[in-house]
Amino acid sequence: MNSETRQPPDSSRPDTLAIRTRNLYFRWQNQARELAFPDIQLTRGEHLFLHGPSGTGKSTLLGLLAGMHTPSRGSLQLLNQELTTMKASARDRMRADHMGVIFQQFNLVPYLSALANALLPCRLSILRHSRAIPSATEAAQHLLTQLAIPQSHWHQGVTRLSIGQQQRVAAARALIGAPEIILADEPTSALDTDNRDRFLELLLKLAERSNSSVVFVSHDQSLAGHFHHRLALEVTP
Ligand SMILES: Nc1ncnc2c1ncn2[C@@H]1O[C@H](COP(=O)(O)OP(=O)(O)OP(=O)(O)O)[C@@H](O)[C@H]1O
Repeated sequence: MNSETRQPPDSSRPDTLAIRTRNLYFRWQNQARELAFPDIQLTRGEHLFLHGPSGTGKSTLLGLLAGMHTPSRGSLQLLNQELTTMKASARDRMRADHMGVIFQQFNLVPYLSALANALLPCRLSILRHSRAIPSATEAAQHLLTQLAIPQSHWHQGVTRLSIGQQQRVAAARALIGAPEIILADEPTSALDTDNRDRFLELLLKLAERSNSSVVFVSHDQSLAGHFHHRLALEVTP
């Protein structure tokens, strides 16, 4: 079976692993050093806290999990499907259908409103659209409400929102349509302690409602207690 004819993952099965990696390595172009990653095994609904010194490859690992880079060696399964043998187009589809991603800089579309940003995954994925109930717009509005974005801001250009609000819009975009996997790369680094804790609790609470697994990168180890598992990346010799 080639990557274009794969069956969609049946993530409703109780034994579904959200993420399973084995002996994963990656080398950036023109870099002598190959990054080596510890194995990860995460059952659906479990959350992982990923930390380690700067330059150890945390963002690179999230990029691999998101299917944005191809490992040089090793196995990477998401929802029991091997990503390393998929074509780029199939990995893109996997990401659109099954993953929510929150970057450090949020990567919101600056000329779209908060609501339109939150709705984007439903425009890119029929599956996410079908899972956003009762409708995509109502699901987006519900998430924005839960994430404390005032209704008066929903139709405003997203750049007019505060950093904390933009970050919560990015969370709404990641959560809409109940993706099985949420990848978050230091999304709390721009926040003060109170807002950081509130944001994390909300993100995990909303993720739990859809039985999503969260992989969360942060330097702030005081957050680790919120997660089922923690993993430290170390400097590769
Ligand atoms: N686009 C790139 N091209 C070449 N090398 C890269 C690229 N991105 C990252 N690297 C290299 O890969 C290594 C790991 O970088 P990465 O950003 O994944 O680390 P990190 O642990 O997320 O760091 P930080 O905590 O500072 O964000 C570093 O040595 C870095 O220089």
